[in-house]
Amino acid sequence: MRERAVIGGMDAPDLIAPPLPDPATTALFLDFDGTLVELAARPEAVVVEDALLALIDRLAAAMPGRVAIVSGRSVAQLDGFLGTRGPLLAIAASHGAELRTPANGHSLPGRSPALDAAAAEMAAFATRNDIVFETKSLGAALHYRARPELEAEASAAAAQVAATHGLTFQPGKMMAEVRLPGDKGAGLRALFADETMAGATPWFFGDDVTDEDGFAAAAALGGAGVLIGPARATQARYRLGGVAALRDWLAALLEQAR
Ligand SMILES: O=P(O)(O)OC[C@H]1O[C@H](O[C@H]2O[C@H](CO)[C@@H](O)[C@H](O)[C@H]2O)[C@H](O)[C@@H](O)[C@@H]1O
Repeated sequence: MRERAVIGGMDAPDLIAPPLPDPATTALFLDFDGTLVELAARPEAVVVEDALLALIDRLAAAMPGRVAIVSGRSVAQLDGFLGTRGPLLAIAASHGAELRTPANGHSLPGRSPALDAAAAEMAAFATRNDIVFETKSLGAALHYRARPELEAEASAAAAQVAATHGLTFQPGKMMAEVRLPGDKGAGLRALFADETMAGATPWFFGDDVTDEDGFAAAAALGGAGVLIGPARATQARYRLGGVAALRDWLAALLEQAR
């Protein structure tokens, strides 16, 4: 029986844990922060344990060409965390605006003067308010995790900067970002078009609001979304309680592949 949870102020049925699909016909689209790795106090402080890297390696070997990372991080940032295995994986980065696959190489749109101007304004806001500023290939973010009372102000500032420079405003967990257009659903669809994905069923795993487009895209292609973390209103079909639960589920999937 499904449990019930209060989601967005309304009592709603909670989602069940995902069944284990057949790894031979499954494609995995994995968000990074809050999904593969636990959130940390600062963007650069996430811990990527050797056990996680080994798990990714085993998945990539068991499901060749059908393991993808779909992240708000840039490809450069993900490479920093994933090391030499990064270029071996399909990646949709920068919320879907940046793609890289082993077969097709790296598609990185140019960094516009508008983004540079926006980033400078975001950096100035961060300095004035003593919060963390993060610059990325195709975006810039204000992190107010250490000063949560600034959520409304930082979000309004980022939304204003985005509107001024014709960029996209992206809210996140304790973060407000401006970035180039794109979304994780488009990122999934682009990666799923690769011939290595032919005949597979896409599963998208994510924790944040930016992952909702990925859940919807996976479902539209005959697959499913899996929300990682506490219950909330979502387009995902299934839910796992957190990073550890996802890693356990992926390990069980690997057992199926043996
Ligand atoms: O799409 P994702 O892979 O989940 O990336 C989303 C954003 O993740 C990072 O910010 C989040 O994680 C930080 C480290 O744990 C945390 O400090 C922050 O509060 C979170 O919002 C990353 O810094 C962003 O660039 C990504 O867009």
